[in-house]
Amino acid sequence: MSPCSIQTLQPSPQHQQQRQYVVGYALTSKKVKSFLQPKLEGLARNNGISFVPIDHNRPLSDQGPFDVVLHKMTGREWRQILEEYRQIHPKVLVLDPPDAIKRLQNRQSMLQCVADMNLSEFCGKVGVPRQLVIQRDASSIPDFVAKAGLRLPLVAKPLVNDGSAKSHELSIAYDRFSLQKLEPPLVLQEFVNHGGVLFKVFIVGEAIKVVRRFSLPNVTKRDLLSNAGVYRFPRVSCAAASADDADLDPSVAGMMFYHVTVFEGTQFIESFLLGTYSKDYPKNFVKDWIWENAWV
Ligand SMILES: Nc1ncnc2c1ncn2[C@@H]1O[C@H](COP(=O)(O)OP(=O)(O)OP(=O)(O)O)[C@@H](O)[C@H]1O
Ligand SMILES: O=P(O)(O)O[C@H]1[C@H](O)[C@H](O)[C@H](OP(=O)(O)O)[C@@H](OP(=O)(O)O)[C@@H]1O
Repeated sequence: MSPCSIQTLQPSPQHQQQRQYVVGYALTSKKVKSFLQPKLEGLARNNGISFVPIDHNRPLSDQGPFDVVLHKMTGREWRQILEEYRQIHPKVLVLDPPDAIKRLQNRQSMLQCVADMNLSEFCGKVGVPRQLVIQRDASSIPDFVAKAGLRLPLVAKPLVNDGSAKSHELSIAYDRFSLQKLEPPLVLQEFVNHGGVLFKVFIVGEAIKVVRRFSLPNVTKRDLLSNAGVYRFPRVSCAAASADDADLDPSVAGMMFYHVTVFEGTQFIESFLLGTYSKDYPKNFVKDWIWENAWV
């Protein structure tokens, strides 16, 4: 670590007059590790913002005072603690209040807002993969899939999307009968070939960040004929799978628009469709949109 580590940096004079904000956070240790990087804490400190861990062994109201509560916790008890805290401290900004994100923690309801969008096909179309929710009884999955007319292969995803490791345990199924091995409740989505590249869009207010990531490769008819069974696959499109600087075949370089964590989705979608969105990626990548996590 260089002698002038980020911790020794003093806020510059103009910052010293700055209003100080305190963010109380309730995150899993994994999330703290991935999110609260020293660089972020240093940048925040230089802008008058400090992050303070919330102690789950003490009443939340005895802690702080906080200007913002940042959390990524679930569970009835925590929801109740947070709701009671919000009643007592209405001026504290609680990010992701439980009721506001409930529909995002279900892989069916999170897509409903996109499926319901009636956006004109301007320079692309917006859609979601054809999918089927299986609440229980794995033995009847093959019949349900046949009746729904879903095309193989299928991507199987836990219905609950609460940020737990289990909620990211995805599988790909090459034949219907192997589907009986799956563990409901789950969503079965038709696999959409997209050239092995997808875009993730992160939006908070006016701030938009588009990143390109490697994804699952296309599944050919030959793959389908030569594969059978259900296979768990790892997390393929996380930060380490960046394709931003990859030299991609032009036919692939923007084929599919996929995973959107959008806090103000409709404006974002319309700006893309209307061609008014001025960002790095060529408009033509707005060719075949599949929305999985459009967080509106
Ligand atoms: N219907 C689909 N067709 C093709 N590929 C898909 C489909 N659904 C998911 N994938 C692939 O699986 C990856 C993970 O899917 P998804 O984003 O739904 O799960 P997740 O657990 O929320 O992912 P993340 O690890 O990015 O949070 C996607 O990045 C994509 O590569
Ligand atoms: O592409 P990245 O790695 O940023 O994907 C994120 C994803 O957008 C979500 O933020 C995940 O958070 P959860 O929904 O809480 O799981 C991140 O998962 P994490 O377990 O790595 O925090 C993904 O990395």
